[in-house]
Amino acid sequence: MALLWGNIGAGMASLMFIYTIFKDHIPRSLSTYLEKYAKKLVRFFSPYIEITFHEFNGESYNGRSEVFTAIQTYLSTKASSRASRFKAVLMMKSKSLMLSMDDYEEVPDVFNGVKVWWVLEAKVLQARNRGYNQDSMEKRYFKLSFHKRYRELIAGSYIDHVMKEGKAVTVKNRQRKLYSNNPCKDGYYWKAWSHVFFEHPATFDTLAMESKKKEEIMNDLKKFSEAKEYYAKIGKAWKRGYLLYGPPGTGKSTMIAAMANFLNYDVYDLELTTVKNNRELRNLLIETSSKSVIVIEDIDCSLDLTGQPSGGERIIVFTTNHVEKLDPALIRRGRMDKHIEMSYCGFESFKVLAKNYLDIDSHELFAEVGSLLAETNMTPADVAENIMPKSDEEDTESCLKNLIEALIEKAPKKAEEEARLKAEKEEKEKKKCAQDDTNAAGSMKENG
Ligand SMILES: Nc1ncnc2c1ncn2[C@@H]1O[C@H](COP(=O)(O)OP(=O)(O)OP(=O)(O)O)[C@@H](O)[C@H]1O
Ligand SMILES: [Mg+2]
Repeated sequence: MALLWGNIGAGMASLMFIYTIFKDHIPRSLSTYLEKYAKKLVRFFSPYIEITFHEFNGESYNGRSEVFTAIQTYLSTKASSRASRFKAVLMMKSKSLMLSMDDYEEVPDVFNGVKVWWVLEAKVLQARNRGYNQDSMEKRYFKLSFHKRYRELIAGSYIDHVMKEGKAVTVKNRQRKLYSNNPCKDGYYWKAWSHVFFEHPATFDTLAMESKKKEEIMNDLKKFSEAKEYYAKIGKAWKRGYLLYGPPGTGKSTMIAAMANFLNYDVYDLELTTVKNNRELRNLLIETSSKSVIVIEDIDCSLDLTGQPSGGERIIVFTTNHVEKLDPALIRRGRMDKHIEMSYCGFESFKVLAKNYLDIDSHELFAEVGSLLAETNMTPADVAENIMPKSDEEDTESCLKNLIEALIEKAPKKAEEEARLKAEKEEKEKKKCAQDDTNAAGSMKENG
């Protein structure tokens, strides 16, 4: 079969060669006719199939095909490693540069062991003569070639795969937004949310927290983001509520930024003090988009926060400094699926901060810092503030010494705080015992 195709190929090549030599001597109408039929002939004998995807087909509001865009994005991830000529394309929505294959550059791809080839081609169409303007127009398209044998695999799963991957890369590269509920005007209409670009550097790597706890949260988020089918199956809205609680400066807001960066979600910062009633709250939630983290900081209000935002893929994060004061109905699991305590800085968290701020993994003063942290309640925010170099003269050692000094100064306060808490607890128990005694005496009287 290969030999036969080889012979046909060689024959066709010879014909094309002869045709090229005599092309100039053949009348134009005849040459167009010959070219058309020669192409048909090649296609008839070729064991390969070609599919084209045009750039403009009127499919979207600006006429640009979404399929073409997804293919282009998908191929940009392949082209960087395989094609030798690139073209840098500025992605308008993400403001980032994307390397894309140059025109007529062939990019091979392999799917389930099957090889396919992509090439970006262009047809130049002569524009109609408009008097002063006689520009020609270029129509670009991607051409996908593969062996006939794999028609079903390619038309079925491969194209689907390209679309999915392409769209996922677009989501990853997009410029994310931080929304706040300050109404703003968009043309004639008022929009409930206004936004700025979301650019927060926090990641789980730089978050000061025990690694085991971090890992657990990351796994939880990942599982959520991949659970579309699961939520559909159980008939629940694809959302998950987190409650972050702990004293000021323990990293609740930092954690929210790390979560959004980890998932590549937008952030909606919902300021409840300006929301008048439940109806307004519902409307705000309805207008949030998918793939977002809705943040409600310092919850201590009477609004109904248990409503379900419409659609899917939303994380709702509540924060509070006083978990003990929250209405139990609000924090019931199911509404806030996961409770995360953000605590004072321990040694493991300190090591993350030392890496972030001083770029060190170890130091001879670490042992002293560790034992002082064990007996002192200092927030990661305060630890960060103390180890941050304040001038060019301050070296690593002096930064760590600043922290040690601050810890020594704070240490008695922890002892005082603990003594106060212990006294409060004892007082409560005493009162409870006294109350029990009174109740017991009362019921004896009634019975007797
Ligand atoms: N766990 C942490 N990991 C890394 N940096 C932290 C952490 N906690 C605090 N910080 C640092 O301290 C600053 C303040 O922390 P953050 O705003 O996240 O605290 P918070 O718990 O949200 O406080 P509040 O209750 O006052 O809102 C942050 O900008 C960050 O630099
Ligand atoms: Mg905060």
